[in-house]
Formats: sequence, C-alpha cells, structure tokens
Amino acid sequence: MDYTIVAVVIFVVALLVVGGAFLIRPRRPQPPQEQPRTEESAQRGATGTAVAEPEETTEPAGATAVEEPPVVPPPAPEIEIPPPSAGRLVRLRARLARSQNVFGQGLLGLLSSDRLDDDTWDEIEDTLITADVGVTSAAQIVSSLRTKVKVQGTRTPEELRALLREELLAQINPELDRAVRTGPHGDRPAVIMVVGVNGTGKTTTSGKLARVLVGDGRSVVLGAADTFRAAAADQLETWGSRVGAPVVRKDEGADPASVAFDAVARGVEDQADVVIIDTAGRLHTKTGLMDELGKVKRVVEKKSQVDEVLLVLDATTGQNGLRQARVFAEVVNITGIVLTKLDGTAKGGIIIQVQRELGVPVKLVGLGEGPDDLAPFDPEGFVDAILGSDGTGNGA
Ligand SMILES: Nc1nc2c(ncn2[C@@H]2O[C@H](COP(=O)(O)OP(=O)(O)OP(=O)(O)O)[C@@H](O)[C@H]2O)c(=O)[nH]1
Repeated sequence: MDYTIVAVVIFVVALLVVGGAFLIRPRRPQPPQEQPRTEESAQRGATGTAVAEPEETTEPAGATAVEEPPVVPPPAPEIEIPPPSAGRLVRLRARLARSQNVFGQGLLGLLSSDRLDDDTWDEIEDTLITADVGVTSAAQIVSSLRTKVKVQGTRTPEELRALLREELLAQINPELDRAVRTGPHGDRPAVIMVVGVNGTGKTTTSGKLARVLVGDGRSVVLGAADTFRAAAADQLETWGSRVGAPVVRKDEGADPASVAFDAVARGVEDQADVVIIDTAGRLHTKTGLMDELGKVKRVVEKKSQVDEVLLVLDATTGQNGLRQARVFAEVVNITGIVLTKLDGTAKGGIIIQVQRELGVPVKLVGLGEGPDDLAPFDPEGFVDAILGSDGTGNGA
C-alpha cells in the first residue's frame, strides 16, 4: 500500500517537473548567436516591418504583454568641418560672373563701340542705373570715364576694361574695413546681431556665418531670437547641429531679448568665441522695430558688448531693399551689410548704392542656397568677376 502511495507521489512529481519544464521553455528557439544590430535592422525593427526578437527578457515565461519595439537612439549628427572663408569669392566667381554678365559685359560692349558719342555714354549711364548703381554714382562713373578716355585717348578693349575696373573699384571703395569683428574680449565672446526683414535670408545668413566662423577655427553659439516664427529656430538648430554650434531658443512668441541674453550667457559659460543672434525684423512700425532691436541690444550689453550689427538685404529687391535699409539704419547702428541672393540678379550695382546711402561697408555676400555660399566681400574679386577679367588681363 505504502509503495503504491510513494509510486503515485513520484509519478505526480515527475508529471509536474516535465510539465513545468515545458511551460518555461522559450516559445521559439533563440538563434545560436545574435547578429550584431545594424542601423538598418534597428530601424526596420522600429517601424515594425521586421520581427525583432528581444535579446533578453525579464518578463515571466509565457507572459502575453505586447512587445515594445526597441528604442533606437537617433544617430548622432555628423559634425561637418566647413572650408575656411578665405578665397570663397574666387570659388564662387563663376556664379557671380553668370549673374552679373548683363551688367559687366553690357558695359564693356558699349565702351568698345566704334563711336563713343553722347548716345553711347547715355546708354552706359542707363546700364549702370539699371544695375542699381544709383544715379549719383552712375553720373560720376560716366563723367570720370569720359574725361579719361578723352585725355588718354584710350581705345583698345583692354585699356577700356582697365579704366572701367578702376572706376567701379573707386565707387566700391576697397579701403573700407570689411572684416567681421569676431575677436572675443577676454572671457567674453564677440556678439553679432543679424537684423533685417523676414525673407531676406537672415536666418540662413546666421547659419552660414556660423559655418564661416567654424571653418575659420572659431567656436560659435547661436541665439534664435526670431521668436516670431518657430520654424526659424528649427532652421537655425539644423544649421547649428551641422557644425556643432549650440542653439539657444525658447518657445514661439517668447521675448527675443531674453533669448539673446541667454545666448550670450551661454557663450560666456562655454567660453565661445562668437555669439550670433538671429533677430526678428518684422517691419511693422518703426517704433516697434526700434523698441524690439533696441531692447535686444540693451539687454545683450548687460553681458557683453555688441561688436557687429549686420543688416541682411536681398539684392533682388532693389529700391525696396534700400528703403528697408534706411529704416533699419535709423533705428539701430548698423556696422556691416550682408547682401544676399546676388546669384539671382544682374543688379550687382546695389553694392555701390547701399554703401553710399548708408555709409556702411558690404562685408558679406550670399551667392546661393548652398551651406558654403556666403563669402566675405572682396571688391577686386567682385569687379573682376563681373567684367570677366581676373585682373591680370585674362578673360574669365
Ligand atoms: N539664391 C539664394 N537664396 C538665398 C540666399 N540667401 C538666402 N536664400 C534663400 O532665401 C530664403 C529665405 O531665407 P531665410 O533665411 O529663411 O530668410 P529670413 O530672412 O530668415 O526669413 P524668416 O526666417 O522668415 O525670418 C531661403 O529659401 C534661403 O535659402 C542666397 O544668397 N542666394
């Protein structure tokens, strides 16, 4: 009898052991060795198009909980090393030559006419005015050219080209200091405010300028003080992340001055060389603009001096752009002009007019939508590109 009970107990225990072992077996055999996870396979797992077996589970056997797809951290953005700024205008020269072809070659064609009579000189003046050189400068160029051609008896195309080059250069004024001031002051960064009407390329210029400076070996912090449009801050963040420049931003509608202040504070903390502040430049009312930009500047100056106020102007907007420039010049002390979209207009003469009107040098020019299409402005490179000459007498 006892043996029977013992046998039954042994049988029941055996059944339980076998049954338990069956229950805790994984439902599907694990592959002998897990392949290393590639980015692609990880993403496929995340989007659910491939069945991903969890590598390890701490859940009890047989649990029916829905398996969460593995959280794949986004790949760290690759930090780019932009090329240094030196010689950029030369690199972008073909683009400049193309857009200014009508202007430069038109002038050279007229100057090389068989008869340089009053009508031809009038046409030359008109060509200059059409290219936005401005009435005063156009008259000065023509008057000076006329005198020199008469006195020197200049006739060959090379000589005429040299004379025109000289006159255009004199109007652009190669003597102006065009350096963007980016030297830090002791433990404080240099501060650059970027101002201008929306759509002129302000945010793009801030991002491209960060690249120029990083390419030249400077460390940069960007401040997204254009809080009017959230997309502007996103845009700036994309630019910053590409070159490893932190971006200080706040919610849409936040006080631009507080963003600017925090950006400079971050620059001081990080011991950055330069802080670039992209401002909101809605041209609502002059008083509104003055209040906004004035406040940003005042607040920034509690932390560090403002070294540059760069006004961004769209070269394709001609006289309208000039009107905007005048308003900005009245409300804030502009130290330099950035002329964007010069690749999209034959009116490169605006460089002459805007400098004459504002008494401020063009320091940078935008020659395309590419990340490295912002170049320090070089008067000789510019004139040589538009006249199709490299300055050594060779055509472009
Ligand atoms: N072709 C060309 N396009 C440019 C240049 N600079 C800027 N752009 C383009 O101009 C457009 C407007 O540039 P944004 O930087 O968004 O202009 P914004 O002034 O900051 O305008 P908001 O962001 O609305 O304040 C974008 O499509 C730029 O790519 C340039 O030099 N050449």
